[in-house]
Amino acid sequence: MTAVVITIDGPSGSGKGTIAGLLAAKLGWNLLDSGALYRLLAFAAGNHGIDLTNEEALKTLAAHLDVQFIGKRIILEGDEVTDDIRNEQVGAGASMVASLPAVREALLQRQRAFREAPGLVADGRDMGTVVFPEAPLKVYLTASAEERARRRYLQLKDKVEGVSLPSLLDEIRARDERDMQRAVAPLKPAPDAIQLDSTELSIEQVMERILSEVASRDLAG
Ligand SMILES: Nc1ncnc2c1ncn2[C@@H]1O[C@H](COP(=O)(O)OP(=O)(O)OP(=O)(O)O)[C@@H](O)[C@H]1O
Ligand SMILES: Nc1ccn([C@H]2C[C@H](O)[C@@H](COP(=O)(O)O)O2)c(=O)n1
Repeated sequence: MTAVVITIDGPSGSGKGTIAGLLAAKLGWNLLDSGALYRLLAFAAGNHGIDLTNEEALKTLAAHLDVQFIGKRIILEGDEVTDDIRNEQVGAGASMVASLPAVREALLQRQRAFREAPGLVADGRDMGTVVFPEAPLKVYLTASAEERARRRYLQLKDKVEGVSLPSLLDEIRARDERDMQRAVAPLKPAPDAIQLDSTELSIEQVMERILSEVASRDLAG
């Protein structure tokens, strides 16, 4: 029997990663942070001097990406990069490489391989529309761009020097535009997704809503 998948898609800063991590821990399931793969590819491209528009070279790099996920640690080509891939610059690079069809194709099987018993919580942009279209519970998590920028600002202000709310808002809007307008696997809700706007909800309230959907579908086993 194949493992059950719950997908959580949505724009940057909507809380996907936080909620997916909490949900996977609560259910005792595996976790796929698909954005990390695109971030790793953009980061590795920088290390290898590959231009972020060079689709052929990026496709080859994606197919051979030497990456290990060890708990919360991410090792790329032997070096720990867990924190290095989390800044907005790498996020913007990830969004650029993610617009290339050959890159998406090269990463597809790698993402599907995360589907293992007892279950998988997968977060990203196209988890419910392309990677796991048969998932029995799909969540599309949003929040206003202003709220997402505010959350990101709170997350970064003590860690990154010179971080500014207006520039974070600009970056979030630019990334939304690129992720939603690209030709291949654009960010959009799957037709059967549950849409949740978390602008006015706490993390606990979002979790409560999703857990009630899990219970009503009897997915937790
Ligand atoms: N409902 C919420 N209320 C308040 N803060 C939240 C909520 N959800 C998430 N956050 C906070 O917002 C920040 C961004 O959340 P998170 O990294 O999970 O977003 P994301 O959608 O995974 O972003 P990205 O796609 O860029 O990785 C974190 O600091 C997180 O704690
Ligand atoms: N399934 C996915 C996941 C991510 N991306 C791209 C688009 C994002 O802007 C970028 C970084 O993702 P994040 O870590 O911020 O979730 O990667 C995608 O196209 N498809």
